[in-house]
Amino acid sequence: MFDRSRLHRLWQVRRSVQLVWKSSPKSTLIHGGLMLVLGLLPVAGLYLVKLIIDTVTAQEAPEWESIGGLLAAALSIAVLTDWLRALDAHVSEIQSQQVTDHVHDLLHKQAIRLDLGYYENPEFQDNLHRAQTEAPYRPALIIDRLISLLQNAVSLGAIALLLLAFHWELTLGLFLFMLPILFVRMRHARLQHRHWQSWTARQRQAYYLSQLLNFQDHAKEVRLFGLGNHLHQRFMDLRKSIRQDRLALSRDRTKGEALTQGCASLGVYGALAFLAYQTMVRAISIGDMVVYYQALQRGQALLRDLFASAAGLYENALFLANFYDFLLLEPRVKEPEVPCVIPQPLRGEIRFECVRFDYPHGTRPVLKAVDMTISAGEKVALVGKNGAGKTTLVKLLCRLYDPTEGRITVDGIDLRNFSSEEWRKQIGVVFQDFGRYQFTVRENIGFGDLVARNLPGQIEQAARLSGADGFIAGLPHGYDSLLGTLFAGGEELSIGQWQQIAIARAALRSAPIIILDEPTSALDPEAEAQVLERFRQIAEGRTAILISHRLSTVCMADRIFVLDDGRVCESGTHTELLSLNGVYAGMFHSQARHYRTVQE
Ligand SMILES: Nc1ncnc2c1ncn2[C@@H]1O[C@H](COP(=O)(O)OP(=O)(O)OP(=O)(O)O)[C@@H](O)[C@H]1O
Repeated sequence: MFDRSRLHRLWQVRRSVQLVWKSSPKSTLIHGGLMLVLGLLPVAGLYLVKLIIDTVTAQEAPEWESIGGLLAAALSIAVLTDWLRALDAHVSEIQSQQVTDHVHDLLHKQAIRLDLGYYENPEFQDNLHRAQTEAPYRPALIIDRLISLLQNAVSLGAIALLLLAFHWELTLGLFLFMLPILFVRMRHARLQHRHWQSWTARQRQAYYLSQLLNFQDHAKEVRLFGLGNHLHQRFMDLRKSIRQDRLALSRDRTKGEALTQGCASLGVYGALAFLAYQTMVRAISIGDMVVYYQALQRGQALLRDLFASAAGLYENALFLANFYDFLLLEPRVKEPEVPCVIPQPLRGEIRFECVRFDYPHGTRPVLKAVDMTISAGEKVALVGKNGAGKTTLVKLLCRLYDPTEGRITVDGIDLRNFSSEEWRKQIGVVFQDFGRYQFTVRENIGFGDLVARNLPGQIEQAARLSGADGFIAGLPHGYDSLLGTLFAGGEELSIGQWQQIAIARAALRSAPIIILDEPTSALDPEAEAQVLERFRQIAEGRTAILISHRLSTVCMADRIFVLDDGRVCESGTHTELLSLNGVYAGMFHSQARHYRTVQE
């Protein structure tokens, strides 16, 4: 029956060949050439052995000179084989390094292209893990298998000619005795791939547990709550279940191999018995017997290698399926065919029109119908309970997702009409979970704008705006101090100081829209007051959105939007919202009550 999936796997072999060829044409060519020569040399060696034996046994008193030349030729072939093998190992290393780098290049480019939604999906994470672990080395293996398939086929062809000329039934019989090996290996490749698919989730969990135990991020809590042994036990349980599966598979393979190899040995020794008989009845010479037997043995080894190459080819094609699937994924945030040019200067009027949003794997809408207009240059604050959807709203504005329904416009143009990359250049954001890059201070701030970072004084100016300049001056190498504890010589900062670096990063970008999501949550009151003072400065001439739970912080905004139940339920100035006596007033009074209680 026509099997589409097998055809698909053949297609993957072709893609792998193209991929390897593209990444390393020269070394692939040399590697292929060497493998072919290495495939032919053993046959030449074998033929010389036959000549030597025939010479030795044919003459009454053979002259040493008559076999000296043959011995020298056999020695040369053996030495040449060793040299070429060593050279081939080196070329193969070059090729595999080039392929690995090329695959990493493809993986990273695709990872950058895909949107955030994918990364929040466990199934995608499983596929990504499979692609990352298998793809860097499997395409080169496919080439290896293909070449050795070819090499073995050439050697085998030459030996088969020799054997077929002698006794074709014997040759066919030997082949049939070997055939089960191919079936067992193909079956094992299929089973291994199927099991591997089911291991991925457990492997990722085990890796995560290992990270919890080994990485700095959780080191405090793991010790404080005494989680070490508990997490370690969970890790060991997972490893045990994976190990048991692997061993079951290995047992299955061992049984199959034992049976099929036994069958193959039966074939070879049956053939030896036949050769011995033929020699005893003088149907063939002793030289013939030695050469045919050697040819049979070598033929058997070559056939075994040929089957191993075929099964390996099949296995690698199966394992690469995930990688090619990963490369075929299309971002869900679609780019317009002809993107609108972003108006320059962008005024920065933002409008949410009846925006509904459900996370791709969420169970309920996070935003139900958000209508909100932020005028150009306005400084607004967004408040609401935990989980009200404030950060989600910002993610939509940054086009990390597109709304499920409704639209978001800037200066009257739907965001979906812009190239998302160009659009994001118009926004400077500090998220709650901002990045803490284990690089220098200069790089940490410079990541905010890869062009502006090279202009003199820009990084220092951004640091002044965020208030980070004070502690940076106290660091041993100032702006060139390495941050974090991951690499030698790094300086660890407090969370609040990291937050100031993140604000400087956003300030460096001269974007017309600036968004600060909980920018002062980790700052001490003095630093918070300074940041807020500077917020107006940073936001000068830009549209600014500030998200905060500290209502003392948001009251300085031109307008406050209150999010509740997936909608904007109130908006106005601090005073207007207080007099409304609604959700905002309730939140404000409960915070004020808390401070009063603390004072008393
Ligand atoms: N990646 C995600 N997938 C599915 N649901 C999500 C995802 N991120 C957030 N949510 C859900 O969306 C809702 C809104 O989250 P969001 O982070 O926008 O709230 P928030 O108002 O910023 O909260 P907070 O004040 O605690 O920061 C939450 O109920 C959360 O569980």
